[in-house]
Amino acid sequence: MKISRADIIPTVALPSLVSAAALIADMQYGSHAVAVEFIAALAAGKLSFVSFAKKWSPTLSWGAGAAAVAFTQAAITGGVGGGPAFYSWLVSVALAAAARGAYLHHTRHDEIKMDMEQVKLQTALIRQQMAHHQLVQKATPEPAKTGPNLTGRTVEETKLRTVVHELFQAELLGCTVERTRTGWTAVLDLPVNLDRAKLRTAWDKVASGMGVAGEFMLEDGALTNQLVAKFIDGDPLTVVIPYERTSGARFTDPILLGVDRFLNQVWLDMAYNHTLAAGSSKFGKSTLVRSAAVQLADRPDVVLYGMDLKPGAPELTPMLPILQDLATTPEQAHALLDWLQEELAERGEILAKYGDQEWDPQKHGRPAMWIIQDELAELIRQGDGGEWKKTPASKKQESLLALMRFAAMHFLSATQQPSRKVFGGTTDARGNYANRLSTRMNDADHRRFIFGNTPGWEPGKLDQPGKFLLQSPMHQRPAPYKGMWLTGDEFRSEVARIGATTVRAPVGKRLILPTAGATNQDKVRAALTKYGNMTRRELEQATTLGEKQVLDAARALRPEIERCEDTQTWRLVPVGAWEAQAIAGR
Ligand SMILES: Nc1ncnc2c1ncn2[C@@H]1O[C@H](COP(=O)(O)OP(=O)(O)OP(=O)(O)O)[C@@H](O)[C@H]1O
Repeated sequence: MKISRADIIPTVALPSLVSAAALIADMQYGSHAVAVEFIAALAAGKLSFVSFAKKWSPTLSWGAGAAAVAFTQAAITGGVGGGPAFYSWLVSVALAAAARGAYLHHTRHDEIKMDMEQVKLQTALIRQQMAHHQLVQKATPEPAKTGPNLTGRTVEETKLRTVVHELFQAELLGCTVERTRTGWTAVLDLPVNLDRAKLRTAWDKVASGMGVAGEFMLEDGALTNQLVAKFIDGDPLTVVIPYERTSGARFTDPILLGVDRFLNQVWLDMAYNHTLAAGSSKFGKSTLVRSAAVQLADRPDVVLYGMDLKPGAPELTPMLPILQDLATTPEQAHALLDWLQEELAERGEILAKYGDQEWDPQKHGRPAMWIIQDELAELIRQGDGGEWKKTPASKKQESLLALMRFAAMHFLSATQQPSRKVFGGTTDARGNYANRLSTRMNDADHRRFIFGNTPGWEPGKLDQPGKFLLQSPMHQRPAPYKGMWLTGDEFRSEVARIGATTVRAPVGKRLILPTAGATNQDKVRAALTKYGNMTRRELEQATTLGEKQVLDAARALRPEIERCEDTQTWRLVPVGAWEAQAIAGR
């Protein structure tokens, strides 16, 4: 605490003034003045005491205290006269100085307290500002890096970014990598200095730069600057794909063939298109045809016919329970082709009546139809020469192929030798068969006949049974697929299951193929064998015999056949499956 001039003047001057005033007042008023000074001193002292006790303002308290001292001194000065007045002045100076000092100290303490409060406030403010700064820093993203952004979220992304940067000095704008069951797929967003064509052309370099073992498939992305790279790790098609029963309810539902290299299912739309299955022996062609046939037979609006001219019809005989009829000789094959021609003409008339373009079994009343042909080359070899030279089977087949589709009548033809000769001299199969699939097949002419000259279609490269290539309106890429593996047991049990409920087409709307050198009895027996039980009228229609001929043949066949008077039908005896084979709706 420093003593300033401002402190000295009042401390010394005030007692001096008070002493002088007290002496003058005493000279003038004597003991009255002293009494007044004394009372004033008591009052000021009292006020000072109260204000200190009640913590009134320090100025008032100290001021009243000072007044009490001043009046006391005046009272003493006036009361004791000139001599001792000096001592009383001295005492009051000392008291004033002490009071002043105490006041200053007190005031000074308050100042310090205020200073400390201020410092505290300032510290709090600074802390708040620091917290605010930290928050702002956290919320603000890091400033963009200068250099290329090559660090991806996955190893593949980082590699792709790095290789693309090394090869093209370009930085991918985006690179989303997703795992698939057989590898991964990356969607690349290309920058302006790298277009899709450039990247496609140099993809081999990208692939070798990535150092991964497997195959890439490149596709255009949804945006013009996007390229999709699908990586297939190893060969996913080495696995066996078990047969899976499908639940198609209409002939237009696609059938399941197998899987692609991403193990996604591959479906084929067979309605209103013919299908050709080619392939060398022992590479799974028959398995594909069988699995297609059982799926088609399982639909209520489909009927199947068969044509297998190999000796003993080894491929299609096991399918008999799900076939309406099976042609195994050239005569039967011609009869079937002729009947198809008639059926086609009838369907054409029905469609014309309705004014419709395409056959719909639900609307037009007859089922969709597939004629399953095994080894087409045999049909041509046996059905084109001799007595059929003028009306060769290949010509009939060709004309039906061109016209039948709209009537929901389809061929599913299998061959080991797809060639011009087999198809009546046409240069390739593509005009006749919209769906073409092939298992392994080495012959270059055969390959061209099936898939044309477009590069990439190489059935010779298919290295395992069951793998196949497929070209159809929906399948335009030469990607290998793997067919479902339908074992012999599974095939037999599917045929038995479906065969037990296969509804035969109404007699007259289905064919009874001629039996070679047949007598009337043979014809009646063949009709009853194929169709279970029949009325006399139906037997006439089915065998193209007259009423008397049918009755004579039936009588001669007794007891091999018998008549059921309730239903007025004939049947073979004994026939365990008589009821099962009963023609629905009759
Ligand atoms: N989808 C498949 N998955 C695994 N193996 C299959 C598959 N299809 C066929 N195979 C194997 O190939 C063998 C031959 O199959 P399939 O009989 O279907 O061939 P193919 O080409 O029709 O022969 P062929 O013309 O002599 O009848 C089968 O016994 C089986 O071992």
